[in-house]
Amino acid sequence: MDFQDLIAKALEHYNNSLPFVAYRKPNQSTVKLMLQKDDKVFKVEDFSESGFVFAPFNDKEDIILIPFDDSDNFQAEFNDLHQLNKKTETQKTAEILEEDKTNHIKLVEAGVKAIASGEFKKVVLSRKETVILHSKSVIQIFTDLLQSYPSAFVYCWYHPKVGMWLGATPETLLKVENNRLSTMALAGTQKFSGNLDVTWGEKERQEQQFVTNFIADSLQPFANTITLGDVQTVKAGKLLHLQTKITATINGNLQAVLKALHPTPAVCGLPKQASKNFILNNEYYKRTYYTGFLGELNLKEAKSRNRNRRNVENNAYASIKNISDFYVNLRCMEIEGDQANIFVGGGITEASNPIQEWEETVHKSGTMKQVL
Ligand SMILES: C=C(O[C@@H]1C=C(C(=O)O)C=C[C@H]1O)C(=O)O
Repeated sequence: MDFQDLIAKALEHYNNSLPFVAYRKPNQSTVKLMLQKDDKVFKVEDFSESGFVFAPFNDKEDIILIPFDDSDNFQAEFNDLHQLNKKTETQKTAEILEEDKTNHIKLVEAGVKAIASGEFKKVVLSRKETVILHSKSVIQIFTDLLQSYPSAFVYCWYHPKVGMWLGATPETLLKVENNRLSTMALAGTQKFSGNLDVTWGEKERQEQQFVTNFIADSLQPFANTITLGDVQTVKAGKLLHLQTKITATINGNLQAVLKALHPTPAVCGLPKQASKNFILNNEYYKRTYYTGFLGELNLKEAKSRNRNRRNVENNAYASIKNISDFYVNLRCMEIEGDQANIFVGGGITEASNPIQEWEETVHKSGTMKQVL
C-alpha cells in the first residue's frame, strides 16, 4: 500500500467516527496504521493484552488499548519527502497570553519553594497553550510531523470517545524484546544553534542524573544486569537534551516494571509520590494523556535466524519475538474542534530560575507550532 492510500484509509475511518492510530518509529520509514473495527473503549488490565496502548499521566486512570485482534492493520513507506505537497505554510507565532506567563512563573516559584522546604528534590511543571488551527487538517499536521521529526516517534491517535492526539516525541519509556529491556534518561534542555558540542550547566546535569539514578534504582528489583551508557547530547527538533541509554535483562513482568518506572522524574519528579501530588494539586490544567505513554504492547514478530549461516535449514526455525515498545507522550497536542492544545513543561530543581523555565516552555511549544 502506498502512503496516500494509507492516509485515505485513516481519513475514512475518522469520518466514520471509528478509533485508529497511525505511527512511525524513530529513524524508520514504515508508517503503521491500526483501524479498530468498532468504537468500544478497550482497556489494559494487566499488560498481558496485545495492541496499541494509550496511557494517561495519572496511573490511577484507565489505559486505553486498540487491540490487534479487533483491528485491521496496514503499513506504508514514508520516505520520499517530495511525494507530498510541500510542507504547508507555518502559522505565525501565536500570541503569548500574559496570563499564561504569570501563572507559569507563579507555579515554578511554588515548585522551587516546595523543593527548598524539603518536600521533594525535583518536579516537572507544565502548562497548556491553545492555538487556532485555521485551515490546517489533522492529516496535514501528521505528515508535517513525519517530515520535520525523522528521529522522533510520530503518531496520530484517535478515539471518538476519548479524543484526537498527535505528537513527535523524542523520549523512549521502554522497549522490551523478550527479556531485554532498553530505555533512556532524558532531561535538560537548551536551544540548538547548529552545534552538538555544547556545555551544560550544573542544574541540567543534576536534573538528568536524578532521572538516570531513578531508572537504575527502579529496575534493580527486576533486573539481572543493568548497563548505563555515557551521558550524551541529543537533538530533538530545534532543542538539545542530555540523554543516558540504559539496558537491562529483566526477570519481572511488564506491569510491575511499568508501575515502578512510570511516571519517571523526566516528566514527574523525585520522589515520585510527593512530586506527583504537587503536580495534580498545583498545575493550572489537567494533563490527561500528556506525559503518559503510548506504543505497541506484546507485538509478535517473526525473526528468522542469521541469513549468513551456512546451514540454511536453520532458517526454517524462525523464532518469534515478543516486543513492547513505549514512548513518553511529549511534544504533543490534543485537537479539539478548530483548536490545538499544546502541552509543554520542564524540570524544576532548587536552582531553577522561573523566567528561564517559562522561556524553556516557549521554545518547546514553538517546536509544535512549527507544524501548525
Ligand atoms: C516535560 C517535557 O520534557 C521533559 C523535560 C525536559 C527538561 O526538563 O529539560 C527535557 C526532556 C523531557 O524529559 C516536555 O517536553 O514537555
